[in-house]
Amino acid sequence: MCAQIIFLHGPSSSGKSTLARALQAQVDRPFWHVSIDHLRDSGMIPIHRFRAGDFDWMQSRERVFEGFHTSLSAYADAGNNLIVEHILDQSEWGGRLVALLADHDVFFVGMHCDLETLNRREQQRADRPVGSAQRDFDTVHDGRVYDLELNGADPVDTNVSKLLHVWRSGRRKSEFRAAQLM
Ligand SMILES: Nc1ncnc2c1ncn2[C@@H]1O[C@H](COP(=O)(O)OP(=O)(O)OP(=O)(O)O)[C@@H](O)[C@H]1O
Repeated sequence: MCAQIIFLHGPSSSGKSTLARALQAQVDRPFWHVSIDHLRDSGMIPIHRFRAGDFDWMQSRERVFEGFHTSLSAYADAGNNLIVEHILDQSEWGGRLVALLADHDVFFVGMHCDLETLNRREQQRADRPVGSAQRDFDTVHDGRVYDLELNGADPVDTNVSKLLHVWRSGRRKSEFRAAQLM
């Protein structure tokens, strides 16, 4: 069954979670909001033990993310619509997700945001390692091909309207669509 997937991609603090929550509240059908943050913050992943040094995060990281990526296709294969917010930290993760989600209608959204705003938000929220936004800002959009690009500094309602308008048009041109046509 073909599911609808709205994939928000951009640096830490660009506003992905905020937009995902607003979208989920306004869109006209049920969508799950899925993020690795939910696994981490719910305690599903024993992040405190990794942080305490009991376990080696670098040894586990790849299988944690491979599990997360394959879970997305399992949810979608069962017919669930997803709003995914994610940062493609490793270049190979993009290709992996393109393959895993090939049977679904993926709408890939690039979230941009100026560095000053990102840094200010990161400082205010104080729940991300300092420098996360700067690190992502430098590389996160390299080589990516999106269906839509948004400015995460714009009001969230403006971005919800823009996103839903283009998503509903059915126009797809991102790397997810290009791979399906090959
Ligand atoms: N459009 C907006 N206008 C004003 N503030 C915003 C907007 N979007 C997000 N914020 C604020 O910026 C901070 C980071 O937002 P959010 O958690 O949505 O970012 P994120 O991209 O999901 O970050 P991460 O990848 O680190 O989880 C929050 O404090 C949020 O309230």
